[in-house]
Amino acid sequence: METDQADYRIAVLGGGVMGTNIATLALGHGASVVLVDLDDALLAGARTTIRQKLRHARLMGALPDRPQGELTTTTALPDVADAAVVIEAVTEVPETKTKVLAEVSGTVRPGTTVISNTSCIPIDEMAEAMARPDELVGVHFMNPAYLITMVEIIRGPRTGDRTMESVRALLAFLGRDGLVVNDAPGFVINRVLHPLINSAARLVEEGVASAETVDGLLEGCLGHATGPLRTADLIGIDNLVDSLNVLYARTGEESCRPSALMLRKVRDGDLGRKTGRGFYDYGSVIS
Ligand SMILES: NC(=O)c1ccc[n+]([C@@H]2O[C@H](COP(=O)([O-])OP(=O)(O)OC[C@H]3O[C@@H](n4cnc5c(N)ncnc54)[C@H](O)[C@@H]3O)[C@@H](O)[C@H]2O)c1
Repeated sequence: METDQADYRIAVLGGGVMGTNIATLALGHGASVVLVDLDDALLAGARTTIRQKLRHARLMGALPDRPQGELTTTTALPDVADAAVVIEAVTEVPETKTKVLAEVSGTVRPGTTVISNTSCIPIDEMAEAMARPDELVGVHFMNPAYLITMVEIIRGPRTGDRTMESVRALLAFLGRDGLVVNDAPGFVINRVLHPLINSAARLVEEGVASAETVDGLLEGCLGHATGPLRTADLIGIDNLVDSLNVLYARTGEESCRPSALMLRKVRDGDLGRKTGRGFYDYGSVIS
């Protein structure tokens, strides 16, 4: 794949927490980005968030000394037709993802790499929806994608060699390192992290300790940079519940059944930083 920034065009589907993270990373490395979401209000919000995240990334010295890429926003999926790479970051609901991926696959040129940033859905399950299943690969960008340089790469059983090469070229362009894992529900990171967060929420629910104490112990004793419940607020508790539902449906493991406390927080709209309150109170929305 050609990685000349002048004509590196990346499509990002979904302008939420991760879509804006990934768009920031790509724009900050000089790629042009076409960002797709469902309506103009969501896209206007995403533009503001990306501006803030670009400022944050620059302040943290996380971007190279290159001209920033150009951002285009659209509600029309066919606008991704000439992208070199498509990165899907829509809601973690299998039916939503397969519908979007089927449409993308019918829109882009054959040979275009399609990346899913899914947290937990097996790549091969979604490859079923693709016109060319070998073009789908998982890249699990971390949050925030512009600060954390490591990513988890998921090679599905049908992911092609050419697709793997194009992912490596993309990650090199974006200054990311990747480790490749096999396909499975939740892969490595979230098969470990999500049950941990779920168990932490259950401890709070059972009154064993407050969120601050659970996080304080995992940070202070186990060296976690951010405790599990602060991490839950960063991720978004709605996304966590969706991801746990995907894991529970595919593994049957009790540790993956979303805790009553997290379900209650989703019902009450306390989704974490994105709504200003989750396990912690932030006073205002933090993007
Ligand atoms: N939040 C995290 O920390 C994190 C980290 C790694 C991976 N992920 C994964 O990234 C993906 C996105 O998660 P998120 O946290 O950004 O979710 P989010 O809810 O913040 O954003 C999802 C966005 O997708 C949009 N969307 C839904 N259907 C769409 C469609 N058909 N076409 C275009 N846009 C559509 C929504 O309007 C929304 O803006 C999920 O698969 C999630 O599991 C999340």
